[in-house]
Amino acid sequence: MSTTSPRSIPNILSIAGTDPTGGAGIQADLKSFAAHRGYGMCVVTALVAQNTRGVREIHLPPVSFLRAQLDAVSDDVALDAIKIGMLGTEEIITTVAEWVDSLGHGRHGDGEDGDGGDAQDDVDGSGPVLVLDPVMIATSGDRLLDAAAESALIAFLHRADLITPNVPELALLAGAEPASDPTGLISQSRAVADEHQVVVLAKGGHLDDATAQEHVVDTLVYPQRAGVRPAEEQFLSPRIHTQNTHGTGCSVSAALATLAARGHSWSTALPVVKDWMTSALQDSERLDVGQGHGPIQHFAQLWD
Ligand SMILES: Nc1ncnc2c1ncn2[C@@H]1O[C@H](COP(=O)(O)OP(=O)(O)OP(=O)(O)O)[C@@H](O)[C@H]1O
Ligand SMILES: Cc1ncc(CO)c(N)n1
Repeated sequence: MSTTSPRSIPNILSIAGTDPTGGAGIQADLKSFAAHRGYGMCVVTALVAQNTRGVREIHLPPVSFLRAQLDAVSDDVALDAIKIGMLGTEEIITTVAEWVDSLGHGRHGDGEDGDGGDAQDDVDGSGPVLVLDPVMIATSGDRLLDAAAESALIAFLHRADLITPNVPELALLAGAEPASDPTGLISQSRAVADEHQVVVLAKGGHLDDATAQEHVVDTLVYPQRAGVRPAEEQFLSPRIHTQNTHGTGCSVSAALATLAARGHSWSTALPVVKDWMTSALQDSERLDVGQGHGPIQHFAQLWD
């Protein structure tokens, strides 16, 4: 495992939509970066009128202004990691893709050196680490990506080092029905990982199989490459029985981006992030925010 940045506090950029109630999107990402000791920055793709009960309206600023925001950051700040969340439209996806390509990003953590070792041991790459949370559907069930954008998002996947779909998002990416258990999640992840040559973290928060009342299973699936052993790793944590799950996905991908920028591999970062998520979900009961799916308490481990 190598450190990707000489900076003791890495610079992490979120490219995502907003949540004015602070639980998801950019607001969640910034809290998650800070909770994991990163310096957080953000570029807004979409202004979303939403709360803990659902999405009401979405306003998309012109893509020329999105590109201006992206350039303003990258012209001035050396980036260690980028976390991409809600993109919204095909035009937005193309704009972000062109900007990412202009950075000369080389991928991390997928075994590109072809040394025949475990894929998860390799984290070297060039440019910032890129984590893509393929946000398509909110916890409330509302769609956050228009249908025309789905194929553009699929074409974007190969640029990422890690993608973090939930159960319905993985099904959309794999062109299948939503998986009902961890085995189904692994086989859909394997298809997506191999086709797009990207590491997949399949999040099991939405599963409802026999063990799902007790545990949440998240699985890392590494792409099959010449000379590199394909690998899958499962990570269990206790299921916390709470309504306050708004923004868990955003927060996890932001946390992983920060830890990767601090030199973690995906397999060393994920247990740290899952322990943190367990305490953030447990401590969410101390918050009193909204009447629907409330936010997690990002700073549970700091505010004991
Ligand atoms: N009730 C829970 N108890 C423990 N961990 C959970 C729970 N719900 C979600 N998680 C964890 O949070 C992360 C996000 O999982 P989930 O599958 O819910 O993603 P998501 O649907 O993208 O989230 P969201 O759309 O709410 O932001 C995963 O790492 C998962 O293990
Ligand atoms: C802006 C935004 N991104 C992601 C999600 C998914 O939780 C959400 N509700 N809102």
